Amino acid sequence: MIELIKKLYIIAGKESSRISKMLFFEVLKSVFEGTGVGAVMFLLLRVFQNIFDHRAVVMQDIYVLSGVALLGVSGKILCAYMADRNKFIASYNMGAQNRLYIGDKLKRTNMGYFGSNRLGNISGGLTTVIGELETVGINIIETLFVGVIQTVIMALFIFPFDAVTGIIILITLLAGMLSNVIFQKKADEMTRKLQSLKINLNATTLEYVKGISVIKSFGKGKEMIAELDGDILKNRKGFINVEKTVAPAALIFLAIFKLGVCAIIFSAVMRLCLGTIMPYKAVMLIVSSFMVFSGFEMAGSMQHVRGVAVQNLDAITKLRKLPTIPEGDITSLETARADVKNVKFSYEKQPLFDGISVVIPEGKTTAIVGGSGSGKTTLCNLISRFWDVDGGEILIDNKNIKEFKYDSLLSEFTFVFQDVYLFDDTVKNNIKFGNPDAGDNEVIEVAKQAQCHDFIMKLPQGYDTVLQEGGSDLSGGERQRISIARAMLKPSKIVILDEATSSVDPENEEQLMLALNNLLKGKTVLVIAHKLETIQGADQIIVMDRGKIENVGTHKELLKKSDIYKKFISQREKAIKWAIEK
Ligand SMILES: Nc1ncnc2c1ncn2[C@@H]1O[C@H](COP(=O)(O)OP(=O)(O)OP(=O)(O)O)[C@@H](O)[C@H]1O
Repeated sequence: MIELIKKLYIIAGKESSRISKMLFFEVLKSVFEGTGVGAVMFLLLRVFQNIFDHRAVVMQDIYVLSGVALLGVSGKILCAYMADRNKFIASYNMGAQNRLYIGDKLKRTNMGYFGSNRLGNISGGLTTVIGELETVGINIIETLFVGVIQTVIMALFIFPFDAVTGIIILITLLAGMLSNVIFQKKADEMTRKLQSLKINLNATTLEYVKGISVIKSFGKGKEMIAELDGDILKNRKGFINVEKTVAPAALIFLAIFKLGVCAIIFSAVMRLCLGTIMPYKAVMLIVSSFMVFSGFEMAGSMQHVRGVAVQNLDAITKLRKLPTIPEGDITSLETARADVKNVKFSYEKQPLFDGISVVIPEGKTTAIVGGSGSGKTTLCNLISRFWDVDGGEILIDNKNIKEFKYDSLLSEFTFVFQDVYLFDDTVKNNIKFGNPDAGDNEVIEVAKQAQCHDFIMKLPQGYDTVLQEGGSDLSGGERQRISIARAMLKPSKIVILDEATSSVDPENEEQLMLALNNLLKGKTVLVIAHKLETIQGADQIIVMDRGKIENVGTHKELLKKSDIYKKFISQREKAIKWAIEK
């Protein structure tokens, strides 16, 4: 239990004081409960004593003890309210704060992390695990804590009343704790396995749902369902195994307390028969034996889920400790020139760049061309620090990009990717994502320039139409144009385009290119281009070949000095000719 509470404090952050208040009120609640029960016992004892001795019942005693009992009950109710209030506020605040904290860390995590950790692990952590902590986790911790405290306090109240019973209670408590220690290790091991099975199932389900169109188109439904079924069956087996381990442990735990109750009753009856205690005291001890272990028994019934709470807390702590890339404190840049200097980079053990150097001039358009897998995307990802270089350095504004605050550096980049992601929000907000401070007129202006105003106006609620997740209710070209409008609105100095116009139909493409050119004027543009017009119009072209920078120059220069470029251009021209003839 102490381990659980310690783990809870690690992730509690600002809510630590509320957790402390919750625990404090739980202790106070148990004290009030003990006082109430103790008072009732003394009250009954006096009444029985008087009746037994054929004396009149002293009313003043009854008033005082009734008052104490009332105080105990009212205090208990008040403390229960305060404990619950602090518990609920702390658990939901903690959930939200941990999601935000982990979300923020994910933003500053090296992209390599996402490669080696399935999306399901991360999303499972952020949704299921934190969700479980919010709803059941904190209740488990509270019940375990209350169970132990309540029994200990009850034992303390009974001790002065009858030392023999007090000792029986303490022995029973120790035996219960011992059985707990013996079985807990095994149960924890099982729940750890179960937790990883749950996360795996989460990941497979997510993959299945996300890739449903690909699965269908390749007729792989049966194989994927088989994998999903396999994971579901493993989960079922895992749950049954946990129950098989925990059920006997819970039974032994319960049996110990029932034996404790029997021992109290037995000792009371024995002593009554021996004449060492009065009958009314024996009655009181027998009555109290049914109450004294109730808290601990309740805690025992939670043992099977205690492991889940520990696993959840560990999973959250692990996500909180995500390695983030180190950052500096520069928050702005004057010039947007990028210098790639002798950069070395490998994907895990797969070397890609072995000392490449190139200059991306400020305010100009640089096109990157090269065969598939030559390293175009990787170069852009290194310049924007999605990944960190293994050797050499990348300077922007003559400063190593590692010296910038990561958020500030990223705010100077606008990306237009081939895979467009739109949020489950209105069209207007999707565009405003590029600049939340932009006014409606600015949104409409960029939408017009990105050639999306007309189709937006045809949507049921125009700019206020809520898009389905990922913009799945729009065509690929429409999604891409909205993403271009969004990019246009972002006030950044550097723009990275990854074949941004590939899904735009020919009739809009010319206008879109014009709009893009107008808006990108003066910015440092890095475009991974396959279209001849984009390449020919660029101020500088970088030719990449299998992880090397083969050549750099203008279209005219490269036609003279680069065979790879010449071949690339002639392939493009052939492709266009083939398309026209077709
Ligand atoms: N996340 C990754 N993990 C491991 N290897 C990767 C990763 N991303 C890219 N690679 C490898 O690095 C090499 C360069 O990839 P990159 O995406 O930079 O090439 P590219 O020129 O942009 O290709 P394309 O034109 O096909 O998009 C490829 O061999 C690719 O397999």
